[in-house]
This record gives sequence, C-alpha cells and structure tokens, in this order.
Amino acid sequence: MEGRAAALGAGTVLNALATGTGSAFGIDVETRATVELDPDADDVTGEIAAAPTADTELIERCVALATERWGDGEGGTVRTDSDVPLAAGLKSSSAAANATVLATCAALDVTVGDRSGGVGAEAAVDAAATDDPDVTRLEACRLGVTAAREAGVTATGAFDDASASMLGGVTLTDNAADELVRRDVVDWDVLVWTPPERAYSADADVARCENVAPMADLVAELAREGRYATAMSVNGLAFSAALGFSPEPAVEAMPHVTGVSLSGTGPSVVAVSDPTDPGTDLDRVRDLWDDREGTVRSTTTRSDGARILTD
Ligand SMILES: Nc1ncnc2c1ncn2[C@@H]1O[C@H](COP(=O)(O)OP(=O)(O)OP(=O)(O)O)[C@@H](O)[C@H]1O
Ligand SMILES: O=C(O)C1=C[C@@H](O)[C@@H](O)[C@H](O)C1
Repeated sequence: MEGRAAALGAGTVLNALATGTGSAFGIDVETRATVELDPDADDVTGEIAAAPTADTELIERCVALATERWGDGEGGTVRTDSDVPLAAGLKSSSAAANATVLATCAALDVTVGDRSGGVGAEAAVDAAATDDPDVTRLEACRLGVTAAREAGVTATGAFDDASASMLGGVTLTDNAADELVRRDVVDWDVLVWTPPERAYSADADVARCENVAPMADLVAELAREGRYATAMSVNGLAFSAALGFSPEPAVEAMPHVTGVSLSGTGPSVVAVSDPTDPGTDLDRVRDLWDDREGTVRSTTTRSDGARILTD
C-alpha cells in the first residue's frame, strides 16, 4: 500500500492573521510525499528529506487523520522531499500537508478529483471536474488544515494557503470557516527572494497583525474585485510593517512589477508580472535582489494544483 503525490508552494495576496480572510496563489515549486501504509502498524513515522531535525508531526497527523477517515486507521511511514524552503513564507506546511493527504488517499486506493455540482466559489473549481471521485481535493485540503491546527503549525488554519496549494490559481478564503470565497486563474511570471533566515507561522505576532486590520479589509476588498496584484502590494506594505520586516525589497521592485509583497509570515518577498502589463521587468528586479543575501528564484504561477503521482 504505497502512494505518492505532489502539491504546490504559494505566494501571498492577503495575510489572514489580521482578520481571518486570506488570499494566496499557487506557484511552480513543489513538495512531494511518499506514504507507505501497514495495516499491522499503529503509529505513523515521518521523515523530511534534507531536514532530519525538522518537526514531522504535521505529516504524521495528515496520514493518521486520512486513514481514520477513509481507511481502517492504518499506520505506516511518510517521507517528504521539497523544493519549497521550510518556514520561509512560501507555504511549505500547506504543500507538505496536501501532498501527504493525497499520497495517503493513493495508498488507500481512494480516488481524488473535483466533483461537479458545487455552489458559489466551489463551482469554479468544479468547472474542471472530470470524474466522480471518492474524495474531492477540497475535502482532502480541509483534512490537511485540521492536521495543521492539531500540529500547532498555523495561526488561522491557513485555508487560504492550503486551497491555493491544492487547487492552483488564486484563492480568497474565510479561514475561520475554511470556506472558499473566490477562485481565479492567473498567468503571471513570478520572482521570489528568500533570505537565509526562517520565520515559523506559529511564532508570528498575531496581535501586531490585528492592528493593521483596516488595511487587511482594504486588501480583501481589492481581492474580491479580482484586483489581486494591487491587493498584494498593499498587503506587503502593511504586513512588513506589522511583522517587522523591511519594506525595502518590495519598494525597490514596485516600479517594475504588477504586484509585490512579503509572502506569508516572511521572510520571502514575491513579485509578479502580468505579461499583459507593459511596464513590468522582472529581470530588473532580479538584478536588484541578486545584491541581497539569500536566493532569488524565477518561476510562474500554476493553475492545476496538487496531484497524485502515478509513475
Ligand atoms: N517538507 C515538509 N515536510 C514535512 N513537514 C513540513 C515540510 N515543510 C514544512 N513542514 C512543517 O511545517 C512547519 C513550518 O510551517 P510554517 O507555517 O511555519 O511554514 P510555511 O508554511 O513555509 O510558512 P508561511 O505560512 O509563512 O508560508 C515545519 O515546522 C514542519 O512541521
Ligand atoms: O498560519 C496561518 O494561519 C497563516 C500563515 C501565513 O502563511 C499567512 O499568509 C496565512 O494567511 C495564514
């Protein structure tokens, strides 16, 4: 009983720590999970490639909750390997949880897809429905969010990040209710600067973020209108200030991009360029960010989301 799956990292449009409303978009950076189930095992043992001392509780909870829900409570092993740097603001926890839940479904021979007949924002996802699965990707995503809450790696549950990682595209969510408010496909070039330090979401100063709630409401309004890139730039200025990160990398990028923001609870900064936006130049931003400590990575948005791996 083995299953493998991959899920996306993501960038931030709106950080949910101020109001519980959040927004994020999937990017072409993946985390893969391999799950082996053993009907005779009671426990789940996790391993994170290239990070032997990192906390494996999240992925172990994901397997345990998935086998309780869709299997017979099997134990086993789970191993992740990732191109998403851990605790850098690029939704490593959401990608790990989504990949692990889908890999567990694959190991259980439970089919996963997007069921037709959804309502509201979920109907937009259903537009891509091709089959009648046992489990929808949104159900799998919500299970990963429950595991993240139980493992204590999140402030709000981060359904915004998790839905962007699972479905791709850009999502706007209510994290208090784990509800999808809106989803759209975006087609952007993306530049990511990741400084060497790490910032765990569980350690973020939520009270400081709540101080900028009026700005978060404004960002949410822009996102509801589909003005995601503008929303993102406003978010970046507000949450860099609230969380104590320099706004300088975003400010120097701003004349050359469609949108730029501190991502998640930092420290990465993500800039996007809409190819139909004539004034943008991510190469120029790369020249500026290359002078900074850390790594600069070029990528793109993804609209397909997480998937079970079959080869
Ligand atoms: N590849 C992975 N495999 C297993 N667990 C992971 C992996 N990546 C992250 N995690 C879990 O997620 C925790 C980090 O979560 P955190 O929310 O702080 O990071 P993040 O999701 O990258 O940040 P942000 O929400 O700001 O984007 C780690 O301590 C670990 O428990
Ligand atoms: O832990 C959380 O609840 C979150 C962490 C960050 O990624 C935020 O960007 C997200 O909106 C919520």
